[in-house]
Amino acid sequence: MYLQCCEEGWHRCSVSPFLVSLLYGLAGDVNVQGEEVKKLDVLANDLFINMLTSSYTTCLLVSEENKTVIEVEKERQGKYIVCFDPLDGSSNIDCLVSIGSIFSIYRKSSDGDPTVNDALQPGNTLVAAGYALYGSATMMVISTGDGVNGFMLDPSIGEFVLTDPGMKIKEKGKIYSLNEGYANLWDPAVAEYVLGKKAKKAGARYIGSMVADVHRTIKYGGIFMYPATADSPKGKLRLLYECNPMAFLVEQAGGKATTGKMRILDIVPTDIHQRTPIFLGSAGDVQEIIDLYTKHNL
Ligand SMILES: O=P(O)(O)OC[C@H]1O[C@](O)(COP(=O)(O)O)[C@@H](O)[C@@H]1O
Ligand SMILES: [Mg+2]
Ligand SMILES: [Mg+2]
Repeated sequence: MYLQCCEEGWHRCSVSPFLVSLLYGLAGDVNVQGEEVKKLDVLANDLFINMLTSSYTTCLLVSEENKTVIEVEKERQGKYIVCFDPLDGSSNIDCLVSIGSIFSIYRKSSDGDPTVNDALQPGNTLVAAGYALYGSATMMVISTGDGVNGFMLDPSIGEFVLTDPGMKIKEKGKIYSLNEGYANLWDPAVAEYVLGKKAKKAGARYIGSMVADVHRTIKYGGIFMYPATADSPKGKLRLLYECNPMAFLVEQAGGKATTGKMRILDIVPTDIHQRTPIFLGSAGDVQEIIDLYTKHNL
């Protein structure tokens, strides 16, 4: 049963819950990361792969949901490599909290057939990156290395309209964002940093969808953190399709992105699914955590 609004007002319709069952819940698989895959993860991944392989512009794809790289068939190959998180924030799907998609684009670095090494380029060679956020509106935020632009979907015309040209992050913000449930597992630099934020009565916000937490950080300023913890020394977020694209966008908007010890975009990847701790956002806020890593000699 569902409610439908018509000229006479709301009434109940007896339709099969087919659509709802198609979009929500578990797909029944566990992905390469050992995480439960949701139906929307699978649907989004299939859409990304189909669109990218039929665009004639890509030769190699890296997806969060696929264990190995996907080589595009020869006749359809182009010169770009795309790394993507087809659906970010999967744990928020069933409770209808904002989720999104994240991608980064590299140019093929060698002649001949594409190999996994073409996907293992540091973020400082990216040609473009972006995300789509499915929130109170649908928005695409993109950079091709010359600033950041935001486009809102206008459903009445089915087009993305440039609403946020030249997005810039404030030098300092008033919000800090991380999962405080892991406080007992933080290193001393993160623990001291968060204590300092509380002492200054900074606002705490954490959505649990990186794409939404980063978008808020770009719009309002502040810092987003997913640090290492005692049981996950590399943190949780993946370099190729979460950290690099977001670091690229944040830097292009005038902010900073670091592991605490080095610039995210300078990490040379060795594995397509490798993880890294990350701190990104307002340059002044991120510099404070870098200073604490130096102080604690970490
Ligand atoms: O629940 P935690 O440990 O705070 O993790 C939240 C993080 O996990 C993620 O959901 C991981 O991304 P996926 O949903 O694509 O696996 C991020 O979006 C988010 O920042
Ligand atoms: Mg993700
Ligand atoms: Mg995902």
